[in-house]
Amino acid sequence: MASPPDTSKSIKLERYNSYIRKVNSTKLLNASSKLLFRATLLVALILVFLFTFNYPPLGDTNNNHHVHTHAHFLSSAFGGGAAWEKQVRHSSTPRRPNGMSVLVTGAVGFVGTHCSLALKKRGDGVLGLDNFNSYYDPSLKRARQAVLAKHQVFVVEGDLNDTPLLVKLFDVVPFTHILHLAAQAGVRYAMQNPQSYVQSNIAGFVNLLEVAKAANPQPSIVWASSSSVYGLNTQNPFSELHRTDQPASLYAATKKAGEEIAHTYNHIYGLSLTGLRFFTVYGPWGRPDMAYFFFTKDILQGKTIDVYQTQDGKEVARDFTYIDDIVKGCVGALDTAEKSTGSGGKKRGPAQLRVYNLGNTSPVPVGKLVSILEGLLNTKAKKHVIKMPRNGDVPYTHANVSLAYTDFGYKPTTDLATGLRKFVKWYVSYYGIKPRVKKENHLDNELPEDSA
Ligand SMILES: O=C(O)[C@H]1O[C@H](OP(=O)(O)OP(=O)(O)OC[C@H]2O[C@@H](n3ccc(=O)[nH]c3=O)[C@H](O)[C@@H]2O)[C@H](O)[C@@H](O)[C@H]1O
Repeated sequence: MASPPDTSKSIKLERYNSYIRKVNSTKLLNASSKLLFRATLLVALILVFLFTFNYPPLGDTNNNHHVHTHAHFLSSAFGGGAAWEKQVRHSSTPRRPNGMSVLVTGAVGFVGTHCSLALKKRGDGVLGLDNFNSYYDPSLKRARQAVLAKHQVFVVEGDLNDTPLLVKLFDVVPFTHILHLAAQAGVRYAMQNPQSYVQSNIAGFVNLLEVAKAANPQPSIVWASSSSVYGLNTQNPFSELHRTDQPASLYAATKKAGEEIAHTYNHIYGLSLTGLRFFTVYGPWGRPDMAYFFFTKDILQGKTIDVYQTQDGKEVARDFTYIDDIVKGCVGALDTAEKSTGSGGKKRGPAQLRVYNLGNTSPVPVGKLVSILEGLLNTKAKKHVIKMPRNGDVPYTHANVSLAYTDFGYKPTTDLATGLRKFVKWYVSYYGIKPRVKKENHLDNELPEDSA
């Protein structure tokens, strides 16, 4: 027969266990209250730090220049405050009946400056946002800011990834539109600083869309995609119907990702979104990292320039598009953008989703670009013709713009020679260069080009 279980032993064991549990839970309680205390202390310290140093931004589109951007940010922008809010409101208020109130991101960028001026001049309200990063000479951005200030366009210094700042701007102003041009640009630089593309073109864009979808009213959004999304596409001229799933650079991939992200926000939240695929935009106040700009500089300084050709020895060509044509395209897209349909972060109905090519419809070989510059500068270039490095470049771009023409009358009117002449006129005036310019170019008889 089996003996009955020894309950006295098991009762003792149970008591012992419960004693141990108690001790442990007291220890745990002590440990967790210590942890809680430490965490609270840490949070308090962080808060003291933030308030003492007045609100550093959360993000910066250029990893290499945190200190630089923060310094600018601290010195001016989001102190909040009544005076700051007044400037923000004043700048964003339209001066014509039914005018728009547009938040322009990347406002002191090349396209951003020209578009901001064009909108302001016709009576729309324009507020700029820019982080003034040092991807290229920030003094050029400062000079553009001065032109904007002259025309009563206020530029807030801040980053796309700074959620509280964006929320604050939408609290102060019921923007009807966003013209989103802030981005990490440049095809070849993506191999040097890949993270900056992810931070601006993907994380920054998503952050902006998050704030826009939650805003009441939701704004309509027009934003800059890129011809580079066509990547390895071989069909010509490039149409919006062609495939764009073979990007040749990380830059292109982030712009294509932007188009897909736009689809999602349109689908879920009813945001009205229009992506514009810009084709190699050039002109006065342009970007110093682009070939036409640094070719001009190098030719004038007697330096050798690299002129690319394809692996099989053919010339590379671009559908260079003049800035004034691009501005007309941006304004046309804004004017035909339908309202977003959501409110309070909820979709109320289907909303507009569009993508357009904005190009010149006339590709020009880089060799021809150089010879036009040689003529305008009256200087022979020292050319070093080399095979295009395998760094994200594509050999050829050519836009079909019939969709933009049908929907908002987009029709480029400036050929490369005419546009470059205007660029060179601005360049020599801006940099104070005494040009060895032929009389027949009449460059020296004209007023400096100070705005669009
Ligand atoms: O349409 C776009 O979406 C993109 O346009 C622009 O890219 P790209 O068309 O590549 O312009 P850009 O660098 O000026 O090179 C021009 C030509 O010069 C050739 N090139 C370049 C450098 C050099 O040293 N030599 C040379 O021959 C080069 O092979 C090319 O054929 C914008 O920068 C980009 O931000 C994006 O907006």
